[in-house]
Amino acid sequence: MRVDIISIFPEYFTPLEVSLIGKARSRGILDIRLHQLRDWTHDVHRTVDDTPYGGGPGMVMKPEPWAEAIDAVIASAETEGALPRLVVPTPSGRPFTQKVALEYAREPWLLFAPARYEGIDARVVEEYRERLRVDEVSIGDYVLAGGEAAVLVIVEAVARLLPGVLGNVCSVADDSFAPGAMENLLEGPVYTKPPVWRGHEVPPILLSGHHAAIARWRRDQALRRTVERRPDLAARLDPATLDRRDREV
Ligand SMILES: Nc1cc(-c2ccc3ccn(Cc4ccc(CN5CCCCC5)cc4)c3c2)n[nH]1
Repeated sequence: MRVDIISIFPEYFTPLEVSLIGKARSRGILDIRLHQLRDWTHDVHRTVDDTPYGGGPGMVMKPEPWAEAIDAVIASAETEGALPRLVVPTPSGRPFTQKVALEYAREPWLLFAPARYEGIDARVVEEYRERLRVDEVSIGDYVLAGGEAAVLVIVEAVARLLPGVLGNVCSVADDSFAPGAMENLLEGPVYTKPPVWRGHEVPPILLSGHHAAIARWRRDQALRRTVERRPDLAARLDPATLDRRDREV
């Protein structure tokens, strides 16, 4: 997968050089390219923002530098044999969920446009919707200072789904929110050695070796946690699943 990121803070993406993603890049699974938006300005101050039409707080990012930067990146579409999916983080976007992460993990090329200030002139998205699949996505109902942190979140959530990135593939299938058995269920508690730590014992079932009973216990813990912490997800569960939890107490 090729990933291009255009930003006025390319140094924000240094974390993508370490750990799982760093390894995936060195193994050629991920090809991440960073671009400084200001390289597509033509004034001495390398200006990327201006005052908002209609008034209001803050500044808005000018359309010209973004369009020149995006055009430069997609110019290599010939060699890529396809155009990228343009992902624009914004508080007003569609929710970025595990389902969207799985969608993105199937894409050969993602182009991220993390903005700053109050966002990008809306005509940029308007312009590229004619040529690219454009997604305006939100990573949560809170307001960041810019889109860079959202890109780090999205790239990490997507990269771990790529074959060969995580050592143990089945752990992806057991993720919270992963389609199938765990969909709409939170992770339960996890434990490792020592068996007793500061007087806290590991639940004996986990040391029993009874794998079917352990699987049932884990699912019950996940159900309990989901009902307690995420009633919105619990509401989507099959009533039979919820009912089973009570019976197995
Ligand atoms: N999930 C999530 C993604 C983001 C995100 C993503 C990208 C950018 C780029 C800039 N910001 C900061 C920002 C954005 C919007 C406002 C609201 N403002 C009201 C007046 C009219 C204009 C808009 C304020 C500041 C960003 C924030 N935050 N949270």
